[in-house]
Amino acid sequence: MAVPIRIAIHGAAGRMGQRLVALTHVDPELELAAALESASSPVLGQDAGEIAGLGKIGVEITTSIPEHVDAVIDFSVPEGAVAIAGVCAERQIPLVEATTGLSDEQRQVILEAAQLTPVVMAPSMSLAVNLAMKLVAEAGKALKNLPGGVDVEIVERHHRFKEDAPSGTALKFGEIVATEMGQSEHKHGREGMTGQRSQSEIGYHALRTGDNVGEHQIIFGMMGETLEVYVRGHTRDSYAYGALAAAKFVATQGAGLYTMKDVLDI
Ligand SMILES: NC(=O)C1=CN([C@@H]2O[C@H](COP(=O)(O)OP(=O)(O)OC[C@H]3O[C@@H](n4cnc5c(N)ncnc54)[C@H](OP(=O)(O)O)[C@@H]3O)[C@@H](O)[C@H]2O)C=CC1
Ligand SMILES: O=C(O)C1=N[C@H](C(=O)O)C[C@H](O)C1
Repeated sequence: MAVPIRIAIHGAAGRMGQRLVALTHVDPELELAAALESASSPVLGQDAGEIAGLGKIGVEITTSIPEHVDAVIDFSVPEGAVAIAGVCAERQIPLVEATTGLSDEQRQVILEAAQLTPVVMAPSMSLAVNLAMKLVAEAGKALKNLPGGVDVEIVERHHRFKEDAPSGTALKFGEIVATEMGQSEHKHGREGMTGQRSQSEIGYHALRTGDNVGEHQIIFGMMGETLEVYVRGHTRDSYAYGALAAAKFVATQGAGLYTMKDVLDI
């Protein structure tokens, strides 16, 4: 049997981190080499499996990446993403970067790391979301010059604990639409006497309710009809499986920036 790929998970005690610990543990192609959290984490020293609801697996939550690791997966916070990208760049460890809400400066740090080590970066690791991105690009291309005009609005729904808005995925959908159709204005919500809607804008609406793991609705409103692309996560495993596929992919690449298109070959 082939030697398993050794994975370190950064943000291992979080909502995504726990699912990654669980799915890595049962994947014969993978080995959980490290479960990482920040130095101020209250769960340092605890067993990562116990936190993920698996029982003891013999991997303690720690702060540093051990010697032999084939890929790091980061689902943490923007500051954590920047810190782990620096370590991966310095030690030339392949990185899967999934954290959203990064500022332009923080994103730049990840891009610089990709000059030294392979990095897969994507706001959504889900197969369905990445396929929806292709469909949205196609729709934008086809509708670009429609005589009656097209209004594009993006609605996203997530759990009440989410800290960034709109979601990284919604922003990516907006970027794809703007690239195809040329809208220059990104408008976040509407209130008051806004005046008539301009077609040079893309509207974003971020809903936060309960334990929703993520839904995105991209609406192309026309005169006489509406096209909607709707993608809905049922469980966080839709992202976790994508992240593990990305880790297997990135572990064998040379330095550079990759996306889920590369991983999923779509
Ligand atoms: N690309 C994708 O497919 C997806 C991306 N995401 C993104 O992943 C990120 C994490 O999401 P989620 O798991 O729900 O969030 P959680 O808050 O549940 O998990 C984040 C984890 O990171 C830890 N953490 C906080 N600060 C640091 C740090 N400086 N260094 C290392 N670890 C740290 C947190 O610890 P503590 O609680 O002690 O602060 C927590 O355990 C978000 O940005 C989210 O948008 C989520 C799902 C899919
Ligand atoms: O925080 C989340 O949960 C999610 N975040 C990502 C985003 O901001 O796009 C991806 C997914 O929608 C879940």
